[in-house]
Formats: sequence, structure tokens, C-alpha cells
Amino acid sequence: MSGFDQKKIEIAVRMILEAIGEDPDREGLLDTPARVGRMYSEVFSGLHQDPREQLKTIFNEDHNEVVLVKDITFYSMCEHHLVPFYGHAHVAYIPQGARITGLSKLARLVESTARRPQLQERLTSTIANALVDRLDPAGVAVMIEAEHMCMAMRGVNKPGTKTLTTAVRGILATDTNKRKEVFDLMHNS
Ligand SMILES: Nc1nc2c(ncn2[C@@H]2O[C@H](COP(=O)(O)OP(=O)(O)OP(=O)(O)O)[C@@H](O)[C@H]2O)c(=O)[nH]1
Ligand SMILES: [Zn+2]
Repeated sequence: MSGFDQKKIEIAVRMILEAIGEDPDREGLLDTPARVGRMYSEVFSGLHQDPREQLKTIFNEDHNEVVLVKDITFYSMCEHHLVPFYGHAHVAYIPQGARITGLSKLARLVESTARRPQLQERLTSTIANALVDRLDPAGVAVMIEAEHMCMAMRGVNKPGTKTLTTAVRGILATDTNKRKEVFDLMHNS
């Protein structure tokens, strides 16, 4: 797998402009290939990151109840059409063994995992798995609500639909009452 190649994107975008019947040399489009390259380096910046690296900061604190960071805004790119899907992630875990992480690290985890060609299901389960790997918590629950531009502006043309995905691990996979408590917190407070 190679790294990020700005020059190659510029060539490709120029070719796409030609292929749709545009004139890539008209004034308004002259800088577009370079601009798109810079944009892709931003929106795909998570591609060569291991999301688990975001959870390096671990504190020793004996808290064995739910920690939930909700309404984490994210933008990702649908890997089928390379158009955005975006929405909110709610990330919860129940620590054990006095291992907690910084709250911002949960948002960084979402960010790193979202910034690559992605599927909503994989985004959800990758976040859950990273928490399990790094914190060995008693339980994890991740919920993602998103709108897919590929369903809104083309194809089936259904703007306003929301896709909701969840990933639960540990006690939050096995204990239905605990899971309901966490899902209620995600949605109702
Ligand atoms: N499961 C899943 N599907 C997705 C996601 N993002 C986009 N899709 C779907 O990927 C599918 C690709 O279907 P194809 O039939 O190969 O492509 P298409 O002809 O462009 O499909 P339409 O979108 O139905 O026009 C579509 O049903 C999209 O809605 C995602 O995150 N998860
Ligand atoms: Zn799509």
C-alpha cells in the first residue's frame, strides 16, 4: 500500500473533468485538481493510521460505571461512491481494572476511523474493537446515526433517511438491561 500521492490525484481529477466534458483549462477549474488533492489528504487522513493509537493515554482511576461521550460529529466517505456520509457517533464503555482513557480520545478514535473510504458498519465495529483491544473494558457500546449522500442526492434519491448501526461488546452484549440503560442514555438525555 502506498502513501498519499498529491500529483496522481491532480492528474486523475483533470482526467475526470475531461471525461465529463468539462474544460480543465478554463479559469474556474485551473486550481481544482490541486484543491481536490488537498481536500482528499484531509478527508482520507485516517487511512494509514491505526485507530487504536488514539487510545494511548490511559489513566488509573477506579470507575466501574458507564462512560459515554455522545453526539460526536463525524464526516466519512462512502467507499462505494466516494461521497460523504455523516452524522453522530455515541461511544460508551464500562471500565474495569481502573483503566480509563481521556474523553477527547474517544472523539479522536471516531475521527481517525472515519477519515478513510468507509462503510458505516465497519466504522462502528472498528471503534468498538479498538476500545476492547486497548482498555480491556467490561463492556463497550457504539451507536452511529448517519445520512448517506449516495442515498440522498443520487440513486434512490431519498434525502433525510438515517441509518443507525450499533456494536456492543462484553457485558453490554450479554446483559440486556445494561445495554438498554446505555442505549437510553445515548438517545434520551
Ligand atoms: N451496508 C452498507 N451499504 C452502503 C454503505 N454506504 C453505501 N452503501 C450501499 O452500497 C450499495 C452499493 O450498491 P450497488 O448496487 O453496487 O451500487 P449502485 O448501483 O450505485 O446502487 P444504488 O445506490 O442503489 O443506486 C448501495 O445500496 C448503497 O446504499 C454503508 O456504509 N453500508
Ligand atoms: Zn455510497
